[in-house]
Amino acid sequence: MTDTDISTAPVVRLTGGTAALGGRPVLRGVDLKVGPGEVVALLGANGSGKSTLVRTLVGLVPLTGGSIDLFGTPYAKFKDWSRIGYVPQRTTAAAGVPASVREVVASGRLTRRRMFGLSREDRAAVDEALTAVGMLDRAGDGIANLSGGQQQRVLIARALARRPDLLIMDEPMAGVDLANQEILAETLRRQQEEGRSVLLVLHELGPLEPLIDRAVVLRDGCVCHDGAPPPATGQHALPGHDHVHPHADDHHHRVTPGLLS
Ligand SMILES: Nc1ncnc2c1ncn2[C@@H]1O[C@H](COP(=O)(O)OP(=O)(O)OP(=O)(O)O)[C@@H](O)[C@H]1O
Repeated sequence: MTDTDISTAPVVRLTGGTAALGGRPVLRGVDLKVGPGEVVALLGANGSGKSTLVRTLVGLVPLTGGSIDLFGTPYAKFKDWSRIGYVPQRTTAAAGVPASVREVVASGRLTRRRMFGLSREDRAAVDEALTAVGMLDRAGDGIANLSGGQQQRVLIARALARRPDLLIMDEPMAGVDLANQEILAETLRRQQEEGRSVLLVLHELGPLEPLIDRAVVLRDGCVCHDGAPPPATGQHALPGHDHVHPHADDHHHRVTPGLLS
C-alpha cells in the first residue's frame, strides 16, 4: 500500500501543521494521520489545541504552515465535503436556533448542488440518524427546548445523516449521561464496522476506550504521544506506574504516567 494510491491513502494527513489564534501560536508543528477505517482519539489537557486542530481540518481555522491532505487530495483541491461529518464542541452550536430536531438533522444532508427538497434517501438517512442517537420520537420538537445532552445527540445525528466516510467529533460525550454515552458508543461501533474513519476529541476515553485504535495526545500545541491509548489517569497515573499498554502490540510505545495531566 502506498499513500499516493487515492483509495488507500490516509483520510486525513496533516503534516507540520501550525496555527495561531489571537496572534498566539496554538499548533506548533503537528503531524496527524487517520487511516481508512481507523478510529483515532485526540487527547490532551484544556487549551492544548485539540479543538483548533480539528477546526483546521474542516476549514474553520486557517493553517499558518504545514499541509493537509483529505482522502489523498491536497486541501486546496478537495471538494468532496459530503464525505466528512463534523460535530462541533457543543457550546459553539445549537443554542437559540429556531429549528426543529428534524430540520437540524436534515441540514446535514444539504449539498450545494441541491439546496431544496429532500429525496426519499435523504429522509431515510435522517430517520436512521435520529434512531441511532435515540431521538426519533423528538423529531418535531424545537432544538432550543432540548437539554444540552439531547442537543449534542442531535448534532451527532446531523453529522451521521451524511453517512460520512470520515466523522470528526469534538468532545461528543461532554454533557451526555452514561446511558446515552453507551448509545453513542454503539453508534460509533457501527461506523467502525462499516469501515468508516472517526477522529474524536476526547477528555477521557470512557466507554469509547474499546473502540479506539490509536490515540494522539497534544501538549501545548505539539504531539507528545501517538500510539496505543494511554491508560486512564487515576491509579495508573501514580508515580512509578509507567507501563506499556496491553493494546500496544504493534507500537510498544512507553506511556508516560499522567500523560493527560
Ligand atoms: N478565539 C480565540 N482567540 C484567541 N485564543 C484562542 C481562541 N480560541 C482558543 N484560543 C486559545 O487557543 C488555545 C487552544 O485552544 P483549543 O480550544 O484548541 O484547546 P483544547 O485543547 O480544545 O481545549 P479544551 O479541552 O478546553 O476544549 C488555548 O490556549 C485557548 O485559550
